[in-house]
Amino acid sequence: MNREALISADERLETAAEKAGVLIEALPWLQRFHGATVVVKYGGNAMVDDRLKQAFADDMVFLRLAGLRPVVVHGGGPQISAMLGRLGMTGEFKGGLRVTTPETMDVVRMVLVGQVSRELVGLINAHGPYAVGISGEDARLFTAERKQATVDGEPVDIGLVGEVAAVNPDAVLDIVNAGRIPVVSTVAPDIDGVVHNVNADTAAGALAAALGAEKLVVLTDVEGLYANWPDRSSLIDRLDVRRLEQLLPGLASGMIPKMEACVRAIRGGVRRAHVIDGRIAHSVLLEVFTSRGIGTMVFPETEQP
Ligand SMILES: Nc1ncnc2c1ncn2[C@@H]1O[C@H](COP(=O)(O)OP(=O)(O)O)[C@@H](O)[C@H]1O
Ligand SMILES: CC(=O)N[C@@H](CCC(=O)OP(=O)(O)O)C(=O)O
Repeated sequence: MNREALISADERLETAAEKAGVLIEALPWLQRFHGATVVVKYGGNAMVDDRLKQAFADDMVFLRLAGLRPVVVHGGGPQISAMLGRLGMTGEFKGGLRVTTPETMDVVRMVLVGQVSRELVGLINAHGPYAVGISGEDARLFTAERKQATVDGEPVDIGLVGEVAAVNPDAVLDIVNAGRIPVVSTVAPDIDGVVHNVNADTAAGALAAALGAEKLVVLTDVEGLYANWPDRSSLIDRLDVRRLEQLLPGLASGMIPKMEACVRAIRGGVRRAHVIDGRIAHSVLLEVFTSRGIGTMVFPETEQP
């Protein structure tokens, strides 16, 4: 064999060894998470292009076929803002939450249930009959309670915005137990049937706790939680829930509901909550199936991972 043929044979072996290495690294995680419920929150800011959205959908099917039980909770803040703009309506956020008038609520519901959910369901179902869309209004999944925002320590009225007062996860479990992937939109009626806009992070945290999930994974458009935002050298790799609670009052904008959701999930019995960069294709697989993981991991204060 000439020298070039030998080099390319060596290179082929190296590439094959690398690929096998990646697969075998997943083995302990496949074993550990077999049958585990993983709630994945897909934020609107991480739905930036079609390639990323398809990669996300592929990951959900991969999780399901690898023996996990994925539950998707989707956001859509930028998509709602775009539609409000197209309709000539303005939007405003206070304390990381959208000020929601009854007119805004119509648009929120239309975009989340009628647009974002439909698109994700379609992308997942390109692989087979897996995804089923469901909203907080279906089978009493969520009951909302009107929520106020906190701005400079003061409570502020922000309209039809809901906190999750109760979760009835039965309908989600029906879908999961049938081997399918629920795709949850976060609009929810209050006890009188008035529909509220629930932040998707908030809903994901509450649902993860109600399902007794193994993990909550929140995809966003930054690498994770920064101790001194926007100082990019201050990324927090891991922290326990008590330290996170101490950091909460100092957090800004969209990170508030995200980290509150992680606290709620961990306090509610979820083993791990992760905030990861949804701009990286297949970031969920990297988080679940590699030893290093990515992003910021929150764990119970009683444990050292
Ligand atoms: N401490 C922090 N660490 C990371 N991001 C932060 C922090 N404080 C505020 N942010 C902001 O929060 C944003 C993520 O929240 P949000 O825009 O609501 O995203 P999503 O649509 O994924 O829910 C980041 O893009 C960043 O601008
Ligand atoms: C009350 C509130 O703020 N609701 C959010 C619901 C969508 C959401 O949470 O979307 P992201 O995850 O993409 O931010 C909103 O109206 O934008």
